Order: sequence, then structure tokens, then C-alpha cells
Amino acid sequence: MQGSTCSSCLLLSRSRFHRLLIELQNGRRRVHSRRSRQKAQPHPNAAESWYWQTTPPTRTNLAAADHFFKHNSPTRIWTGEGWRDRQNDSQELPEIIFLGRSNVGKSSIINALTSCDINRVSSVPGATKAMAAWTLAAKTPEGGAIKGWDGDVNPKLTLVDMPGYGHGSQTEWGNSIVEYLSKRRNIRRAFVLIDVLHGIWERDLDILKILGSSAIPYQIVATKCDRFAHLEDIEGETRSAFTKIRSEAYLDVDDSLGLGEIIATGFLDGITTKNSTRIWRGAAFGIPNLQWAVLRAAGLETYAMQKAESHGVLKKFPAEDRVLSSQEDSISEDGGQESSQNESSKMFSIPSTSSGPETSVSVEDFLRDILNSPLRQASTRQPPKPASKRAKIFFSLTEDQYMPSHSWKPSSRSSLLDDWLEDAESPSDMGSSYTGNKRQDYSAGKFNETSATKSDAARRRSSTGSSAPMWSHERSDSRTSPDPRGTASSRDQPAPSRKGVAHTVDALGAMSRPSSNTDANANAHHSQPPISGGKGVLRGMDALEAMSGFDSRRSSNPKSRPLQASKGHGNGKGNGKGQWSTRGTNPSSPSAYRDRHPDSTRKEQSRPAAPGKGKGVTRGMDALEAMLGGDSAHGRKTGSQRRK
Ligand SMILES: Nc1nc2c(ncn2[C@@H]2O[C@H](COP(=O)(O)OP(=O)(O)OP(=O)(O)O)[C@@H](O)[C@H]2O)c(=O)[nH]1
Ligand SMILES: [Mg+2]
Repeated sequence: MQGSTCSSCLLLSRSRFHRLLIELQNGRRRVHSRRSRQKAQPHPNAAESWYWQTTPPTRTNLAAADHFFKHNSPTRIWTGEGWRDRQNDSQELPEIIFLGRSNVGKSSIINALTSCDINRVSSVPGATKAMAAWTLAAKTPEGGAIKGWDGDVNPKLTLVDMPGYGHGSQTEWGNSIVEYLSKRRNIRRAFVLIDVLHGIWERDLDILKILGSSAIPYQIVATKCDRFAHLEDIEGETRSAFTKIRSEAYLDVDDSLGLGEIIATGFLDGITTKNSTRIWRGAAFGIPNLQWAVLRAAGLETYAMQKAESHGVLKKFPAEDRVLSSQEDSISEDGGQESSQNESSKMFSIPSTSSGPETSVSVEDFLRDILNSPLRQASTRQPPKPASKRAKIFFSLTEDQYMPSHSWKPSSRSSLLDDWLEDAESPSDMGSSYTGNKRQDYSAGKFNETSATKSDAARRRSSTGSSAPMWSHERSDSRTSPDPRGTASSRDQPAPSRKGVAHTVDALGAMSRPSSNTDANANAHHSQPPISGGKGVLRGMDALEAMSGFDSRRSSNPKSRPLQASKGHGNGKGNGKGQWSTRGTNPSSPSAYRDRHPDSTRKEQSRPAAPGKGKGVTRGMDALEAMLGGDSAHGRKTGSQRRK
């Protein structure tokens, strides 16, 4: 009897101890957070994003973006191949995807964007093994409505984490990603993550090529910019690294699908996490800028600003800052192109009713305006060349070779346009009803996406060319193009596949969407059916093969290097025209940083974290843990792993 009482007591005291332990752990976490916050907010050495084609977001924009992401929580909707089951789902949302080499920080960036510890992060390359899609909706964890969001619990956009390519990746991941990219209709923008120390490498160019060929607009995000933080001339180093990226990714090639804006992020590894609850971002920088870029890509910026305004988030800002600035989407200082969203919203603000002014915009004029590119007069078609080499960007661990090179430059919007028109002008090839519909829709001053989509689908269904090589590699490969823009050579190249045309139309649709992102618009776009006639992974690989014709031996041959990008950039110094959104920086001084070499970076990445030492609560905590022995030690380890 006595023995049983004793064991109950023991159990009781043990559970009390556990509760105490948890409280102490939480206390320690709070202390740790406060300390880090004091240490690094804002980080004095954080060089920030570079905007040369667009204007940087205002403080109100960033506040609105932060507000949106704070109140819209992520819910996982599919993983792996789950997207296939949702292909015909008319409720599909704008999708923003994150691509990049393994270990570049894709999962970390999504965690930071959502302030939630949702994706697995690891210093070992290849941690993410399957795609994972998260929708964001203003709802409580139980699914209830949040006050002030009009009871609207509908998801607003989807973020997709991808397995990385290169070191630690697997070929089958690549197959499925390539297929996903080619089939998915509602991808609004791909954020391609580049480690700022590594810059653009061969595999990155391959992925940019695939995006270009699939008419998916993309934007570069430079990750791990905190690696420059210890340098005196942080701004100079960042600028020179960014200039190199800008040049090597051919972001200045006219009408490239790459946006003229590089967002700098850093210190994402310092994020404090606690299970799946909200996390504090610590010293991280660049995330609000990225949040704003994501909202713009999804066409949600007006919505976010309205919500922030109505929720009083913007009260502290002066009135003139609180409108969605006309600058937001307008011409940048260097006279770059207008952003597609503003262009399109202007374009589509033409009233669709008969009472409004009649427009007589021909399809050519419309496209010339929207793409700001000269249309070609005539084209000579040649039969498609058979695909030669199968490109591989997803390798097993042992096959990885990093070889930065310039074997490619992106497909441009104008070359896509050329192809689209080429098909549009060939009724025999594509069916006159399609051409007719498109022309009618445009000339009526409105873009009837639904009819275009239907015709599109019909064309895809009637197409027998699913195994035909995709066109853009041949067209855009600068090795075969004397014209740095690639448009001249594109005229002599094989005809586009149906897919390319369809994607172009979709891209135009995406570009043309007014920023208000109404449901009607969303549904019209989302109701697009998938490309039919696909053959699973084989098709993806065929497409990839045709697009790239990748030959690593050739591309590593210096003689086979292509032309440099057209606009005198790449001098490593920047032209000073773009806008750097910077916070306080130290005075510059010449410095050569030792981290420039990937090897040293890898070593740094794999360095184990220093064991924690503390005072006060931390110390008490350690003592308690020591007292409790194995269990608590385990608990602590798990906690630190989580934080990591
Ligand atoms: N210094 C620094 N390290 C970072 C940053 N972001 C991520 N990391 C670290 O980089 C490593 C890889 O991060 P992940 O987010 O798993 O990278 P990933 O691209 O998802 O990698 P895979 O899933 O393998 O493709 C982790 O150790 C992170 O802590 C950053 O901004 N700065
Ligand atoms: Mg990952």
C-alpha cells in the first residue's frame, strides 16, 4: 500500500517537474529571443534588395504585406504528385513557386514568409524530397474566421516548396518538377533562389531556361546575404555579387521573363521556431520585401493594402504614403519597362460595356504595347530538329559537378510572342476558329480569357504533337544566335509546340490580370484545363531534352560560351541606375572576403552550432536538465533541433 502511494507521489512530482521544465524552457526561449532581437534588428550591415526595373515597395507596402502574411496562415493542400488530382479544380489559386539548388534556402524562405515552421530545413542538401503546396487563408488554426477579414476563410494563394537541383537531388524529382512546370496552368511567378556567394551556376541557367520555355515569369532571390554581414564594405560586395547575378542570368535581355529586381534575404537560419506555432523572425532581412513581391505576383497587393488600411495598420504612416502608390507599378528611374501588372491593369481598365469608348486595338498592337517589342514580319518555318541530349539538372549525390558557365540565355517574351503570332497567322496549323476568337476578343477591347481558354484547350486536345520537341531552347540558345536578344535566330528555328503557345496565352492572361484579383478573374483563369495528350514523366523529360539539348561537355568548353548579355552590364560594378533599398551601411573599404569560395561556405554551413551557455533562467534550466537526466536532455535536444 505504502509502495503504491510512493509511486503515485513520484509520478506526481515527476509530472510537476516536467511542467516546471517546460515553463523554464519557454522562459529561456523568451530570453534568447529578446537578446537576439536587441542584437540584430535592424541589422546594421544588411544590404537589401535591388530594384532597377520596378520601384521598391514603400514602408506602407511592407507593412501591408506583413499584415497579410501575419493573418493568413498556411495549410498544406498537397504534396508530391498531389497536384495531378487537382488539375481540373476550378478553384485553383495563384501559385507562387520556389526553385533553386539544394541547400540554397527554399524551405527556410517559405518558413520565414509564413512565420511558421512548416517545411523541414536541414544543412544537408536534399532535405526536401517532394513538392509541398501551402495555401494561405485568413483563418484560425481551427478553421474559423478571423475578425476583420469579413468572415472570408477562402485561401488566397499557394506557395510551393520544391526539392532542390544539383547536389543531393535525384533525377526523378527533376522529372516530376519539369512535368509540373510544363503542365501547371496557374503558376504566377517562380522565385529562383541563388546563394549570393555561389552566384549563377550551370544548373540555375538550365532551370531559367525551362521557366522561359514554359512562359513562367521568374524573379531572382539572393539568399544568405548575411554572409556579407561581417565585411566592412557590405554594400559594395553585395552590389558586385548582384551585378554579376543580373548579368549572368541575362535579366537585362530585352523582354526577358526575368523581373528586373533582386531581393536580398539573409539570417533566415537564425529563426527561432517553436513547434508549428508562429515564429519570430529574429535578425532575418528581406522577408517583407519578398512578401510584397509574392503579393504582387499573385495580384493581391491592392487587397493587402485595403485590408491593412481598414484594419488601421497604416494609421501611423502619413496619408500620402497610404495609397497604393502610382509608382508601385510604374516606370523605374532608369526608364525600364513598366511592370506587366500595371501595364495590364491599364490595358484592361477599358470598359467592357457598349457604353464605354470603343477601342479598335488589333492583336498586334495590343501585344506590341503589352510586350513592348517589335513584331516580326514574316517567318520561315523549318521542321523541328530531333532532340539530341537529355538535359540533367537533378543529379544523384555523386554526379554533382558545379560548373558555372554561360551556355544559355532566357527565352524572351518577344520570342514567345513571335511564336504565338506565327501560329496565329497559320490557320491551317491551328484552326481558324482559335485565331478568330482571339482577334475578336482583343479588338473588342477586352480579353475574354474564357473563350481563349476554351479554344486553347480544344487546340491542345486536337494536338498530336505532344512528343514534339519544345521550341525555346533552339530559339533562345545564344550559342546559335548571333543576335543577343535571340529574336533573330528564333525566326529560323522550329515551330513552337502547342504547349508553348498555350503557355504564352496563359502568361499573357496572368500578366493582364487586374491587381484587384477578383474571384471572377481568378476563376476564369483557374478553370483552364490541363494540357492533354501528355505522357507523364516521359513527356516532361522529352520536353526538357528538347528544350535544352544540354551537353555538359560542350557547355564546359570555353569555346562554346555564348555571347554576353546585350546591355553593357556585367562589369562587376553596377551601372548605378537601379535602386538599392539599403539600410545603414558602413563606409566602404577594399576587402576580399574569404567566403567567396564555395568550399569554405560548405564548411561553414556544416559547422555544428556552439553549445549554449547561459545565465539566470538558462543556467537554472541547465541545472534542472542535468538533474532530470536522460529525458530532459532528450527534450532539450529536440528543442534545439527545432530551433535550428
Ligand atoms: N547563413 C544563412 N543560412 C541559411 C539561410 N537560409 C537558410 N540557411 C541555411 O541553409 C541550409 C539549407 O536550408 P534549407 O531551407 O533546408 O534549403 P533548401 O533549399 O530547402 O534545401 P533542400 O531542401 O535540400 O533543397 C540550412 O542549414 C539553413 O539553416 C540564410 O539566410 N542565411
Ligand atoms: Mg528544402
